[in-house]
Amino acid sequence: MSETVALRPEILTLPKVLLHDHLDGGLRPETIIEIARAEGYDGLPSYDPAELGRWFRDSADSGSLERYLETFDHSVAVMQTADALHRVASECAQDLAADGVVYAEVRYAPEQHLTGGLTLEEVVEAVNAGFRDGEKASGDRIVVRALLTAMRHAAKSTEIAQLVVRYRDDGVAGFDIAGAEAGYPPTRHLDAFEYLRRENAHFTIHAGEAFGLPSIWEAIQWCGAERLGHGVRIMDDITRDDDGATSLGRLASYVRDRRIPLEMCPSSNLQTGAADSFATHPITELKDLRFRVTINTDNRLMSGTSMSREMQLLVDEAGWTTAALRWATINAMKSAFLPFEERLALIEGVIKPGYDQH
Ligand SMILES: O=c1[nH]cnc2c1ncn2[C@H]1C[C@H](O)[C@@H](CO)O1
Ligand SMILES: [Zn+2]
Repeated sequence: MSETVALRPEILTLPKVLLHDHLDGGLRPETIIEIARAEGYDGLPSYDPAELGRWFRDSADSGSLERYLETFDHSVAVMQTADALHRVASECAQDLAADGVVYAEVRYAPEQHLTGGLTLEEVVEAVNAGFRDGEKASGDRIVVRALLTAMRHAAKSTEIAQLVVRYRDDGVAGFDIAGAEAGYPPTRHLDAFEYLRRENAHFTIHAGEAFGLPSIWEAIQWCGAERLGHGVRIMDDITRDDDGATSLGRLASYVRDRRIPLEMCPSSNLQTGAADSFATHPITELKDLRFRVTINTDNRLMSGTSMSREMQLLVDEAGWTTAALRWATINAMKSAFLPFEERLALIEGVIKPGYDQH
């Protein structure tokens, strides 16, 4: 599933926008090993970088979101000090810039980084400083913003939402909930979403990945999500007649009519069982139906992937053209939680000129 793909330079150099990428799902294997050794964490399944990378990919290939999520125990374990968070965030920004990403929203759950004694604020400040460092080290070819995630099985969402508002002018663009979806509907966190709406703050919700339409419906109609993390199961509300004509149910129509962005993550979906192959992944049909589709990595370490790899596989296995990649990239930039003028500047000044060169 996580096959290695020789990336073509013409894909690597395209300007890219990434809205759905987990900080704790994108560490370099060698960094995990170095931090584990330095801090005395002896729980890693391997201390050889290539083998450890393979272990993450193979273990995440589980066919279930719950088992996929178990692999994060090891990455989160080495992200418990300010130095480690700073390093991981800086390397993240540099790796994304090297992949051609010009704007990224990278998410993580501050509540998962407290076992070394940091406060929530210290976690956010260490990650922010790391992103700034990584941007600079990349020659300012990338802009990175953080999304703060609350874990849906836990009870910290209001506290995390307050943290988003506190840091909204300082590197934090929005809020998210993640974790096991079945049994943990987004309405459990309604207080947090209502608070954010009163504060005019932005949020996305992981919905329609491991659970279907009710989760998407709650996320949009009860909670007010601006974007959907994955949302791939919106396909359950789209039917194809014998003569090939498609018809959209009320919810699918609403999502398309309102231009609600879908943060789609093809490789991740193959691993958790939400989709069967790149060739048949719903992202292509949803693109053809003109939903506001975006292309994302989710967890680069667990999927052995990158934006270039996701894009190249869509080209090679699902018939995407460069024009379609450009369309999805502009969709993503329009959907970012960045002020309008900054979005426009990146579209007109970076993305369109970048594509014009291809
Ligand atoms: O695809 C996902 N669905 C739900 N939760 C996820 C996914 N990828 C990562 N997470 C969880 C595990 C991480 O520890 C947490 C914060 O990044 O978010
Ligand atoms: Zn995710």
